[in-house]
Amino acid sequence: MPGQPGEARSPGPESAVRLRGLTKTFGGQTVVDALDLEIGRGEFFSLLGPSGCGKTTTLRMIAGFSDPTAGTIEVGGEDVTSVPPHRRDVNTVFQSYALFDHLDVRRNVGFGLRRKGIDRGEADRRVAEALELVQLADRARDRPAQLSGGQRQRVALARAIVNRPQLLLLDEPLAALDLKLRRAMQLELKAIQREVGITFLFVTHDQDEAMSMSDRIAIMHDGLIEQCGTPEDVYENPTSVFAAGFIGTSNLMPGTYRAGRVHVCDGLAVPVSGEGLVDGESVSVAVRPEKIWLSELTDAMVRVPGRVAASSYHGATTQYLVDVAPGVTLTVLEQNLPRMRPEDRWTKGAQVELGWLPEHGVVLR
Ligand SMILES: Nc1ncnc2c1ncn2[C@@H]1O[C@H](COP(=O)(O)OP(=O)(O)OP(=O)(O)O)[C@@H](O)[C@H]1O
Repeated sequence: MPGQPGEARSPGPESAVRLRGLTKTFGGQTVVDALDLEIGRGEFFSLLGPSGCGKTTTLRMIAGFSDPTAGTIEVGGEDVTSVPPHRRDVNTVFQSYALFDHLDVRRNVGFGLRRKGIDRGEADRRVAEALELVQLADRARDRPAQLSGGQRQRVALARAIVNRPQLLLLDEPLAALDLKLRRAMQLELKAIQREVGITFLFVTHDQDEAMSMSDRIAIMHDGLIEQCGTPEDVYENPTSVFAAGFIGTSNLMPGTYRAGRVHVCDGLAVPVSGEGLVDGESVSVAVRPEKIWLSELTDAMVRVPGRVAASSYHGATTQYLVDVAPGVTLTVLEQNLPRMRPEDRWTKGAQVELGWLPEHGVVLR
């Protein structure tokens, strides 16, 4: 289904970014396909999608580094489609820090301010404030080479926010950091964004990253927005098979809808809410692994018998693969609760009954 921007939260007339029919083709290949998108002021918005789906190309057009083939770009209500990059009220943070090695941290951060003709005292004050914000006030006299990867990226961030642009574009800025530092930086980045109130448009292929930081996420696929909404919305209510599979893990059971059930195969017909469906339609039922219960089932649940094909212990959780029909295996994720003993876990070959609440079986066309 094409994007439904603004569905989860309408940015209104005061939008920070408005894209209309934004299109880019390279040698006849359309990599960004008539994108319509509105981002509200102060939003932390992520474009999430696999490599090659057109995220960076979209960002480059908004920054002004690449001309759209068609469509318009507004920033803060102003049409900037033909405005050169340095005249747009937009800054970009890249994956590579792009710092000047021969300048110290303070000068790297203040570089753009001096070029804009801001007087020395005011520039020094703003640089100090930006460095305070990214917690690098004590490293102001260091050269980039003396800093860690995470610290360098914080310098790049300070440089990008020091002149308080309306919009900050971030293209996989944490990709070069190791996992632990990356998680820490995600929290910091979100806190900084809240504090400065600048609209962030963040590009990533990492769903955890997008989920943990964003007010809204647009899932991109082949140059199109598949779905747009809050993290909770896109996770709980995916509207396409691609979206369901790209964010988190989803069990997909393809089948044919008939009389309130999706017939997956002989012996497996899953009751669903049939709203808007017609008999004979090909659909898939998607159920998240953590929404499936293996014990304490209730009458309100959809119940399916199965046989455990594999079980793996992950510390906080145990993951089971359960065969429910020939060729249909569901993944189930169970919390290892304090009261559970090792012998309570199911082992390979066990006959089980799976259950989930009807509303957790999402029907996808
Ligand atoms: N200058 C260019 N000339 C030709 N093709 C290009 C150019 N820039 C990008 N492309 C193509 O456009 C498509 C989208 O690329 P883009 O970099 O926007 O994707 P992406 O979603 O940001 O992926 P990644 O996460 O790998 O950066 C790719 O198929 C890419 O090869």
